[in-house]
Formats: sequence, C-alpha cells, structure tokens
Amino acid sequence: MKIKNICCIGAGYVGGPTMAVIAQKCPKVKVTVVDINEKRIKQWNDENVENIPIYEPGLSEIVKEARGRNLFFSTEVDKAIDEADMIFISVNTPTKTYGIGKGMAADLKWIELCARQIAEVSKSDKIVVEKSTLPVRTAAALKEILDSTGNGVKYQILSNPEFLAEGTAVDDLKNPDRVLIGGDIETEEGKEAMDALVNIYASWVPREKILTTNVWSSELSKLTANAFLAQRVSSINAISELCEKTGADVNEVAKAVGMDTRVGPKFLNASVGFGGSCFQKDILNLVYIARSFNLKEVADYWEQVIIMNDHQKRRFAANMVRTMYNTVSGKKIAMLGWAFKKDTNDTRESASIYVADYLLNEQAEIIVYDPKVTEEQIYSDLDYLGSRSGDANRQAVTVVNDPMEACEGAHAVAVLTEWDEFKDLDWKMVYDQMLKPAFLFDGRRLLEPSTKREIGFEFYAIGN
Ligand SMILES: NC(=O)C1=CN([C@@H]2O[C@H](COP(=O)(O)OP(=O)(O)OC[C@H]3O[C@@H](n4cnc5c(N)ncnc54)[C@H](O)[C@@H]3O)[C@@H](O)[C@H]2O)C=CC1
Ligand SMILES: O=C(O)[C@H]1O[C@H](OP(=O)(O)OP(=O)(O)OC[C@H]2O[C@@H](n3ccc(=O)[nH]c3=O)[C@H](O)[C@@H]2O)[C@H](O)[C@@H](O)[C@@H]1O
Repeated sequence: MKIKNICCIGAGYVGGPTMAVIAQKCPKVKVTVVDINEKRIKQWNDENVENIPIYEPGLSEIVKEARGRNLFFSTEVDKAIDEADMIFISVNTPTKTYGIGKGMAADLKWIELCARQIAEVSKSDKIVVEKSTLPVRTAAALKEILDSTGNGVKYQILSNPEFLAEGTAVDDLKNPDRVLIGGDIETEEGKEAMDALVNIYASWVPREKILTTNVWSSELSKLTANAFLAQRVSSINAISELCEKTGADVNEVAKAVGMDTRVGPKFLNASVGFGGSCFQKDILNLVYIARSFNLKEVADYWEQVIIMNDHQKRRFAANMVRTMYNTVSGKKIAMLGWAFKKDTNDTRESASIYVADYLLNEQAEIIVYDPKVTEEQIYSDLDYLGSRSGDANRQAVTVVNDPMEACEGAHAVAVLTEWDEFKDLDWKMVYDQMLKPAFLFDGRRLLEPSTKREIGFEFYAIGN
C-alpha cells in the first residue's frame, strides 16, 4: 500500500518537526499537521519562518522548503482526517492532575478525543499511528473506540514512538539510531500497514535501522528507553554528591566509567537535575503501570530515579543558600538559563523553575536571562507552581535580555542551562560588576573552575 496523504494531529514539539522531516524526505506525500490551538497553527504558517513556534536548529529551513509544497499546517482537523490514509496522533500525554492516578498516570483524555474524532469523521479505511508516548496496551483501547462505530471503516493501529531529543530534533529525525514500528504482526492487514509506514521511513533511514515488533513491545520500549536514559543522569547525579564530600571530581569519574565500552560515554553529565516534558512523566507512568500490576519492587526501583532527581534540584538550591551565609533574603541572584537544556525554548519541568521557586521562598530577588525563553513563559512557569501570587512572582523576578545586565550588582550568579554563550561570557567583566564576595554556582559543569577562581569568584560546581 502506498501512502499519499498523511495527517498528524498535534503540531507540537514532536508533530511539527517529525512531519516537517517526513514532508522534506517524501515530497510526493501530502502531509497536513493539524491542531486545535489556533495561535500555534498561525505561528507555523507565519510568513517569516523564523517565527514558527518551536525553536530547533535547522527546522525553519526545512519548513521553508516544504511548506506550501507538500507540508501544510491547519486547524481543519476533520478535513485532514477525512482526506488521510495514515493518521499520526501526536498530542500531549501529560501526567494526570486529577482523579485516579493523579500525579502518576498519563492523562489520555486528548488521545481518546482524537480517537473519537477519527471514528466520527472517517469514511475510508485508515492506518492510525500512535506517535505520542503511551502506556503499554493503549492501542487496545484506541482500537475499541475506533471499531465501535459500526460503519464498516477498518483501522490498523501502529505504535511508532518518537525518540528525538529537543535541541537536536532535526538531526535525530534525519539520522535516527532506530525507528520503531509496532503493529499487528499476526495478520496480513497488520503487516501491510506496518510495511506502509516502513516504506515512508525507508525513504531516508537505512532498512536495518527500522525495527518492527508487536504493538505492546513498541509501546513499552519507549517508556523503557526514557527510564534508562533518565536513570543514567540520576546515577551520575547521585555520585556527584558523593564527589563533593570526598574530593573526587564527577567529570573525572564519569570519564573513567564511560570509557568502559559496556557503559559508554554518553548521558553521564552531572547536572542540577534533568528536566523536559517527558523523563519525569514517562517514569511516573512506568511506576504507575508497575504498581497497577502489583509489582512493588519494580515500581520502587524506577521511582528512585525521580526521587534522586528531585533531591538534586533541591540540594543545588539549598547549597546556594548555605554557601551565602545561610540567607539569600533580599539578595540579588542572577539565573543564567531557563530552558531545560540548551538549543530549545522548551521550559517544561526545567530545573530552573524549581531552583527559582526554592530561592523565592527564601526571599531572594531573581534576575533571569535566557536567550530563547520569553518573559511571559518564565512567569507562567512560576505561576503554574502556585507557590505565591502572580503579582508576587512579578515583583520578585525580573527577566532581562542581556546576561551582563542580569549579573550587574548581583550577589550570586547561577548557571542553570548549558547554553554555549555562557561559556564565552566575559567572566572578568561579570565579576567586576558583582557584589563581593561574588558567588558563582555552575549547575551544568559548563565553566572551567580554575580560571573562575583565579578571577576571584567563590566558585561552586556540581560534583566538584
Ligand atoms: N517533546 C519531546 O521531545 C517528545 C515528546 N514525545 C511525546 O509526544 C507527545 C507530544 O509531545 P509534544 O509534541 O511535546 O506535546 P505538545 O504539547 O508540544 O503538542 C501537542 C499538541 O497537540 C495538540 N492537541 C491536543 N489535543 C488535540 C486534539 N484533540 N486535536 C488537535 N490537536 C490537539 C495541542 O494543542 C498541542 O499543540 C507526548 O506524548 C510526548 O510524550 C515523544 C518524544 C519526544
Ligand atoms: O521522550 C522524549 O521526550 C525524549 O526525552 C529525551 O529527550 P529530551 O528530554 O528532549 O532531552 P535530553 O537530551 O534527553 O535531556 C533531558 C534532560 O536531561 C538532562 N541531562 C541529559 C544528559 C546528561 O548527561 N545529563 C543531564 O542532566 C538535560 O539537561 C535535560 O534537562 C530523550 O533523550 C529522547 O530520546 C526522548 O525522545
């Protein structure tokens, strides 16, 4: 079966970049990305491609090339569903904030809405692809909803989890380590649907990197992959605390450990704690699923990754307070970086939010600089925590457009996102503008310690 018309529901961090790359690599396939968020679609259609809603290196160039040719962004969800032979569901699946499973389970209400809408609108057979990260066995629920209309339309459900990381989305999509496609391997129709999706990816991904499995393995592999990655960060962060007590240096330990080819060097950077929309939510979901099968030890094992991460964020902030003579009340603290990692404007679950909240509870005055995050987003992140009123957040936090301005007159500077530009700041000039003693806290192991200490900083870095 040859796919001619793809619809993707959800024009977010995954739907947007993924479909842009499919459209670029398969110019004969029409790709329509739809969303109920009108503002987002308007931004995707902005005449100036630099204004698309998601910042990812290389993305605007692809959008420029494919948009209007075979890549379209629209709010007409029904129309796009109706016309498509393959529909990707790429909507948000955040942690539930209410009811059963609150704070742990994935909230599948947007997924279900999509399924109901597809069932209502479709007049011809469809391949429905789970692109969102979903609990294992969600495909069964989707199939039940889709098959319940009794109108004779046939659906094949595939699981095709996305492994891209933000900040490197375009590279990850163009050269993936693997593409995973789960489907009904026991029926001819199932195999045909899987082949159709394999053929899309095979336009640019070597066949041996396209893995096909049963649906449940595919769904569970995604949660497992994120759990393993996050576990590495929590593991090295646990060691970073021990390093600080013993005189070992976490970078040296990580290098020594990572040179063992069985361990490997990647994902061993100690930090102020992992953030991002997925690690925490996906591990909580895994823990929830394990608990729901009464697998207590399995659940507790993975939950520890989150417990360690929360500890790391709190410990970093608490150490700032302790180092600054046990009080930051009324002190000006410059925070460099708000995004959860460099090269993205995404702030979801960023460690910066929690560090700022902790310091605000200690009555600090905070000045934030981030090259890609807007003032509106920073206030909205703090307001969302609900620790204090919106007015109080706006009174205690100032957002500026220049790192030097942030540091001027500050008691302390904290580096919280590893943006390259922070490495090259004129640190001597920063020092000269600060109150003395000038404290510098590196939550990312971005800065070279000895030169900072030579300048005169009281320098503290994770795991050093
Ligand atoms: N952000 C990331 O780097 C990655 C995310 N994922 C997974 O992909 C999924 C999507 O994540 P993001 O793209 O980050 O989320 P997002 O929040 O950026 O985008 C989701 C979009 O879906 C839209 N939407 C929700 N319900 C809709 C409906 N019924 N009809 C039309 N549009 C609807 C929302 O308006 C939103 O724009 C999640 O399950 C996530 O776990 C997977 C890999 C990487
Ligand atoms: O499912 C998802 O959403 C995605 O989650 C992560 O991607 P992402 O969260 O975009 O970014 P990562 O590079 O994994 O970083 C996550 C967090 O861990 C932190 N981190 C990462 C690596 C490291 O060594 N140390 C460390 O502290 C980062 O700074 C960041 O806050 C995974 O890497 C992707 O494979 C996955 O598709």
